Amino acid sequence: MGSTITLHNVAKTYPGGQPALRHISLSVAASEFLVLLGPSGCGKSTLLRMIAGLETITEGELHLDGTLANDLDPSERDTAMIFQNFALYPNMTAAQNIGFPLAVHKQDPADASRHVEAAAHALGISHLLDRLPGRLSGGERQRVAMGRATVRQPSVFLLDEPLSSLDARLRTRLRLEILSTTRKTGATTIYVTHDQAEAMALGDRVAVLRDGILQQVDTPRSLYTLPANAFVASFVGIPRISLIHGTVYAPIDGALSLSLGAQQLFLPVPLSRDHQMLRVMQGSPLLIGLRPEAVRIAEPTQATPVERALTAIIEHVEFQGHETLLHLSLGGRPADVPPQPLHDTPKPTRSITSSLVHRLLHHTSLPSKQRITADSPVTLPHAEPPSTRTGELVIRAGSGTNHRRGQHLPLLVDVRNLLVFNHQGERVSPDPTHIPDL
Ligand SMILES: Nc1ncnc2c1ncn2[C@@H]1O[C@H](COP(=O)(O)OP(=O)(O)OP(=O)(O)O)[C@@H](O)[C@H]1O
Repeated sequence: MGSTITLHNVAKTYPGGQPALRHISLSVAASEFLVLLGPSGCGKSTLLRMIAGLETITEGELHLDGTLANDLDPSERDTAMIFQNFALYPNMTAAQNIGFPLAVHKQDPADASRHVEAAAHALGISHLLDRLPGRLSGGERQRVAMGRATVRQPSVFLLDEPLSSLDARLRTRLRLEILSTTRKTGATTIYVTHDQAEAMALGDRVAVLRDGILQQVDTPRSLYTLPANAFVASFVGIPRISLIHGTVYAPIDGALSLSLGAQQLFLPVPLSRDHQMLRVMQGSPLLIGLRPEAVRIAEPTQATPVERALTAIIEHVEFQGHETLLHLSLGGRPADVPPQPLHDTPKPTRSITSSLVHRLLHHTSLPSKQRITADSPVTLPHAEPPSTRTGELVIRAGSGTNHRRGQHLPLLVDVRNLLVFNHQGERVSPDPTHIPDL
């Protein structure tokens, strides 16, 4: 059975450096498979090495099975770590490498050799036991490293990008082997990767890190459908979510709409609870997130009650074999993921009175003849200038389709699948991560 791992407000600053990790609080259940996901340099390996005891903890507490472990020696933690380069001893055979942890713990040689053979058998490398690492392929070396990690049946497996040096096909196969090996032993596993597809395929839950700050810990499905912020939304999912600058228009006597620059999406009435929440974002700059599956190519006459029509121009056609990706221009502005707001910095808040004044000003600032209604095209105040970048929306088309650059396309957007973020990148719809001001 695996150990529980709990981090309370853990931070790490290397001597003379910037903080590598800030205020990490995280609980990993016994036997859970947790993936740490994030771009290079975000602190994944540092966190893993602190759990293994290979790096000191600057601040906060680490508990293994409920026991404070900050100052425990690595050998007292019952963890096994697998590194990116496998770190095998080059002068030892595969059998000696696998048996090394048993030799260190002075296990009886006959017992040790039985355990080595059992581990090798489980990993399908019994025929390689006499070979030196230099005469093994990358995949075989990875299996020897797994054998060395599993032979003592540790309570915790810590894997630091164990497959990143292998080719794509081998990676896909070995990640399933890793999953089945860790499941069989029941060990709690923390697996570091910067590959979102690997994270989604493996993790019971995935913890996303950015610049040393934990963004979200959730199941792969929740990360995809309810990302806490624009960074998580754009890190998870292929092709990447399209983020477009937008604004809410909520005239008192008209339909609520989202402007995407030159075009608008009127939200269906009666408004859903999530769309009602958008009313308070009136006038604020927003990022509208569209995943490819929220959009289909079809004429406005085919729209269901939850779909709204847009028109697009094809900027680029990307043939992928099983599908084609279309890069489209809607006449809006593509948005970048906003920079990391530091949670140490207090968030500026608006008082209720100033929020009311702000909203009233915005409601009354539209001259009545410019008020937006569902059926009349309008000129929007402060419309964003059109983008000069290549297409702000990426959607999928079947592999057999024959689309060309410059072609006009009718689109239907399922407005239930819109993801809306505020200018700091926090999700405001659906299900806001914070209740908006007011
Ligand atoms: N020994 C060290 N001394 C000083 N700074 C370090 C040390 N190790 C890592 N860092 C810094 O800490 C930060 C986090 O590094 P870390 O290796 O944990 O990131 P990572 O997410 O694992 O990156 P990668 O995916 O590239 O391995 C980086 O800014 C890195 O430069």
